[in-house]
Amino acid sequence: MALPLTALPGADSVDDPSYAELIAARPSLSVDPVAGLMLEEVSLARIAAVVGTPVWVYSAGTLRRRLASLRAALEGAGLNATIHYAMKANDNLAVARVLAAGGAGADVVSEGELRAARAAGIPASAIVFSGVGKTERDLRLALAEDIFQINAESAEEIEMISALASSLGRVARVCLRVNPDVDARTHAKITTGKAENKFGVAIGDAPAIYARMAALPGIEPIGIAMHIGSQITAGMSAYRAAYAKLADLVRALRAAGLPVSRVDCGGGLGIPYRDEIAPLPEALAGAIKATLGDLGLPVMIEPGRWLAGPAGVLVAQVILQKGATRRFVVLDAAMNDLLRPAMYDAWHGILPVGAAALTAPLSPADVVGPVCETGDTFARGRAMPALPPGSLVALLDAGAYGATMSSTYNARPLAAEVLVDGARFAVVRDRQSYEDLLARQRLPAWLSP
Ligand SMILES: Cc1ncc(COP(=O)(O)O)c(C=O)c1O
Ligand SMILES: N[C@@H](CCCC[NH3+])C(=O)O
Repeated sequence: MALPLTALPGADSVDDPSYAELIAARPSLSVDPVAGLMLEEVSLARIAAVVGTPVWVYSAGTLRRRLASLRAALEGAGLNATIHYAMKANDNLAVARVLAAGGAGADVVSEGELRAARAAGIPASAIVFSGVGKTERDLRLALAEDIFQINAESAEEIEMISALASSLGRVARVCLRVNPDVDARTHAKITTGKAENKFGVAIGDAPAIYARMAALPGIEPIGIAMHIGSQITAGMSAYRAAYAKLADLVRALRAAGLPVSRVDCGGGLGIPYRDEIAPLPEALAGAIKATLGDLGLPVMIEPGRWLAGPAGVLVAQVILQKGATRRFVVLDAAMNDLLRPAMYDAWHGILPVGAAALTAPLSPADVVGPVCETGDTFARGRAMPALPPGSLVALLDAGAYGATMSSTYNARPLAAEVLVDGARFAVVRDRQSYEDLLARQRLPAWLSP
């Protein structure tokens, strides 16, 4: 029986959501009065005991539920749409497999992601290759696998694709990614659709480049792609502005007699990490329908964070608490594991895992990692209970851009990954060993001891 959330302490600091609010907003989380914080039907403390910490834990149910609700929103708006999961958010094979089994294709940006998508069972016919700098090797593999679509981002790349495809006797299906010069009002480091961002071709240049595409051998121009940024929470106006430009461009291309058979309308829906009001998939579907619906074309979307972010937590153990005047809770997870707070000043909910700690009195603490950088700080002045050494905490919404952005900085091995599915759990990536960490290094003969 789950513990009623009213048993948890109230609002934990002036602005932050309370523990009860954080849990209530995340359907895969609950509190067992004995086992503490649960993900689906599995105790996070049990996973930590079996697998060790830090450990990424993903909820298969959340992935399935979110994919289904996104699809329902698109279908509800009457759109003929396909969903291509952006592997960069989380390229774990088990995560991609759950989404593939639910009918998602993939959006990849490298040979590694293409290989991961295929290894997860995503058919080549459902894979899109995006990215501002695909290497010849990337493109060779994309052509050899005969993936569904390549999104080209420059006139120069189009010449490369044409030459390569022709030399291989293949025809590449290519969408041209245009940059609509629209401000999605997200973090400056993850906006992708402003003129000063490196992505796509200027929308004014698109008609000439598209016409060139149609004239080149080895290329079948199939449509237009657009992406305006990630973690978009500022409503639908930027999407509408961008998609209206996209629709105008498609009409102009058609008027010029050029074939356009699909549109790829990117721009990553945001998720509430703290208490942001993020637009719902229905709003996105409605914006697509309103602006692009009368073109009568199939549409594609490439969500990463919205599908995977809320499905994951990072479970860490407290190494120690220090400080008489300012309390620091030092975890065994660090910025090398979850980079988002250090890189974007991102806010992630942090919950104690133990049942007693979840209902204990709170006081402010800085929650930090052990890496030798001041930026290795997950939260400042966060209301936390007393957390003696060995206590566990869960950093929330870590399913996207968590493990994929990890490094081994400070010679810290990559953490293990676990998938929970109902009452089952399985390790889906082993923790990196210290032997692995050193395995690819060599001392030159003249330095050998
Ligand atoms: C082309 C493209 N597709 C998909 C994504 C995934 O974005 P998100 O994780 O916000 O859904 C991005 C990231 O911004 C992107 O640039
Ligand atoms: N890594 C970013 C998102 C980048 C989106 C990539 N197109 C984040 O964690 O918020």
